[in-house]
Order: sequence, then C-alpha cells, then structure tokens
Amino acid sequence: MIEVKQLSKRYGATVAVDGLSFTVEPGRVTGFLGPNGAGKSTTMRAMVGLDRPTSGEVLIDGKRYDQLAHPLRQVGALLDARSLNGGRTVRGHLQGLALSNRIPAARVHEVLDIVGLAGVAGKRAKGLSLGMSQRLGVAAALLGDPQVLLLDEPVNGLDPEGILWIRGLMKRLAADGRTVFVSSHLMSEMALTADHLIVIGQGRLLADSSVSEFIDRNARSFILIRTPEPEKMRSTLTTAGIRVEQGGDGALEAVGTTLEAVGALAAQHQVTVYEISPQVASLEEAFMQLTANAVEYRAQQGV
Ligand SMILES: Nc1ncnc2c1ncn2[C@@H]1O[C@H](COP(=O)(O)OP(=O)(O)OP(=O)(O)O)[C@@H](O)[C@H]1O
Repeated sequence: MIEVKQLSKRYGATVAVDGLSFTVEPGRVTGFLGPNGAGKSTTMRAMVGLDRPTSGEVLIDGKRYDQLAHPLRQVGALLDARSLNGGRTVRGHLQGLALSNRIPAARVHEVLDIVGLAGVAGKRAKGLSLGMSQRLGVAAALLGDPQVLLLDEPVNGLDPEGILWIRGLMKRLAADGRTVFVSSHLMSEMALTADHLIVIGQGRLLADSSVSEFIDRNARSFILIRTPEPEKMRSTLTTAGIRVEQGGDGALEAVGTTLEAVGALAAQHQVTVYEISPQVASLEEAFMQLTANAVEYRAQQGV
C-alpha cells in the first residue's frame, strides 16, 4: 500500500505538488492521470525518495522509502527508462542492480524472460530501441519481486504487441495482490487497464474513484432515441419521470435511465422507434471535462 500524506513540492516559485493526499491499495491497478505539468512525475519521484518533499510524506507499507530495509525488494519503479547506464549490457545492468541489492543472480534470467529480453541480454543498453528500454526498465522494477510497483508512462514507445504485454503484466501483478500504480497520458489505455483512478491537476487531487464512477460523475451518458413520433415518446418518458433532452438531427436523449426502461415504455405505449442505443461517455471525455478548468487556468498563466 502507498500512502501519500499532505505531500507538497515546490521548485522555486513553481508549486508542483500542493497538499496532495491519497492511498493506493493493493490488488488492483490504480491509474494516475493529470494534464501535462500536473505533478505526476514529481509525486512518483517523491514516492521513491528521488525528490525530497517540501512538506508532507509518502509511506510505502507504513515506511518512508529511506526507511525501507531492502528498497528494491519492496518497491519496483519505472520512472525514466532512458536514465540507465548505456555502456552496460542488458544483462550487466540487471546483474549490477541484483548484486547491490542482494538479489540472487538467477533472478536476472527470470526477469529477462518475463519481459522478453532474453534474446538481447548481451546487447549494450544504449543500442536498445525505446520500446526495449521500457522493457529493461520494467525488468529492473521486477527484479526484487516487490509488492509495490510504480510505472511512469510504461506504454511509451511500445508497439501494439508491447502494449498488450504490459497491460497483461500489470493486471497479473495486481491479481497477485500487489500494489500497481501507473501513470499514463493515454486515456483509452487507462480505461482498459486501470481499476481505480487518481486524477490530479495543478498538484491537487481532482478525483479518487473507480473508472466507472469517474465517468458517471464527470461525463454525460444517455440513451439515444430516434423515432418518427418524438412528441409521443417525449411525453411517455417524462410522464414516467425520465428526463428527456433534445439531441441533434431530431433525436431524443433520455438521461439517467436504462435501455431496458426506454424499450419497455416504448413497447407499452406503442411508440414506433427506429433506434434506441446507449451512448456511454469515454474516460477521455470525462477527463477532458474534469481537467478543462485546470488546463484553461494554465493556458492563461502562459505555462
Ligand atoms: N526539477 C524541476 N525543476 C523545476 N521545476 C520542475 C522540476 N520538475 C518539475 N517541475 C515543474 O513542476 C510541475 C510538475 O511537473 P511534473 O513533471 O511532476 O508534472 P507531470 O504531471 O509529470 O507532467 P507530464 O505529464 O508533462 O510529464 C511542472 O510545472 C514542472 O515544470
């Protein structure tokens, strides 16, 4: 479990993180979302002691990162895949990490297999593509078989097969009971991978909820109805207490109800319909709605 408690981080006049508090629970994938510059990387760096908070703290299983006896065995992090020492081989990089963290050398081969880099183990890290560097970063994060995993933009640079792989890996790690905390700019990716969301803007918490709750709360979903008898349909629905709005092209939009309810009312009152379909908002629409103010504020500030 990760507990972020009243975390603040300033860089000179810039407030990157501003009194942020949330908990990341084990056993599920938690997505970390926010517009550019919202403070995601700063928060993740503070989790592993790479950024010292101006105030507040982050606890991993009840302890600060610098209090962990075997950090790599408790927390695995993929923060900046390009930051590794390019002169070493893929295997050498992992062996060095294993040695300095008292992790058995045999584990290096295991993680190379898990991330699919066994075939390039002798290659210099600097010769790797971005996608392979990402895989090596994931291998390093998994090396200590930690219970907590932090992944900053892990799908960056991955091809479609790599994206499928990391998606499956994150779900498996969470199903194992581990804490998986992952940031991404790709809403469609988070919609498929995350069980829970933490959304921040300007360093502050905007949402802490399940993906479906987040969409329900922040975007509009409705039942679209096309009918040659719009007035009859409208009065049938409103009489049943259902809110109806006017859509484009003469369509009606029933809000806060179900496909079944609309279908049953249409049949009962013998209204002819050409189409009744649920229009579910995407995570992207919900995210844009929620963060619009934050982005606008930033644009006005010229940031
Ligand atoms: N080392 C630093 N020195 C000065 N300012 C910094 C530093 N690191 C981050 N910032 C600033 O802090 C704010 C938050 O940055 P951060 O990188 O944490 O955001 P982010 O949500 O990860 O953004 P992105 O999605 O663009 O990666 C930004 O305004 C950024 O310019």
